Amino acid sequence: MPDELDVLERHPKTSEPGELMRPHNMTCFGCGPESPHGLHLEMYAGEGFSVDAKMPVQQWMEGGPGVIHGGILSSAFDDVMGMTPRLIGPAAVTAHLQVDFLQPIPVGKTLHLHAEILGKQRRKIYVEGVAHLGDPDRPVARANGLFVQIDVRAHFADHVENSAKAAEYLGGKPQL
Ligand SMILES: CCCCCCCCCC(=O)SCCNC(=O)CCNC(=O)[C@H](O)C(C)(C)COP(=O)(O)OP(=O)(O)OC[C@H]1O[C@@H](n2cnc3c(N)ncnc32)[C@H](O)[C@@H]1OP(=O)(O)O
Repeated sequence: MPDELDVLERHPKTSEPGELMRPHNMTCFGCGPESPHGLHLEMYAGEGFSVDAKMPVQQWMEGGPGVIHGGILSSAFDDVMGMTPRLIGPAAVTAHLQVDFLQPIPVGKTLHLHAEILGKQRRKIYVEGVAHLGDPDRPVARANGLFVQIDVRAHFADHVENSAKAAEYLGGKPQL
């Protein structure tokens, strides 16, 4: 992370601490309630510049016998960490994501995910994530990511017709 950082301020219209946050997109693999095969994460704004979510580790998420698949864990981090930019302004997309897998994460447990903005420079937002199974002092995974703020309409303009929600988006619904 660079030394010279911008001052962070919560966006006046962002969710209050404890409030459920709006999904990235109704069919987002991470947080979309209408995603047919998604994680269906519900994200809550935290204090400061943080977001929290809980994810029951289900059988279909298995990688090695009885434990979560690393890609599922990475996806969960990506989505929760990717929600933090909303606390300060425009949406951002993942440019870089690094995950440390510290402990096997068993099927049947509930994974607690916490993401927090470490700093921002221009459009770059540096975010860390941590996951535990109920005891915050015993993390089972950590992540670091760089998210780059975008102009949402311009960024998705060439792709929105492929969305499961294309009819709504192209009809001008103001979600994107
Ligand atoms: C409705 C909202 C939806 C939000 C969805 C969030 C879902 C959850 C998160 C995701 O899964 S997002 C999906 C996965 N990510 C992508 O598809 C992003 C694909 N990459 C891109 O579209 C572009 O590379 C990107 C927008 C990230 C950057 O391109 P730009 O042309 O806009 O910016 P530019 O390349 O000028 O980079 C801006 C700054 O970021 C820096 N940067 C960009 N990529 C980097 C990288 N990989 N590593 C380090 N730095 C990077 C770059 O050096 C520069 O730094 P400076 O401000 O210091 O000049």
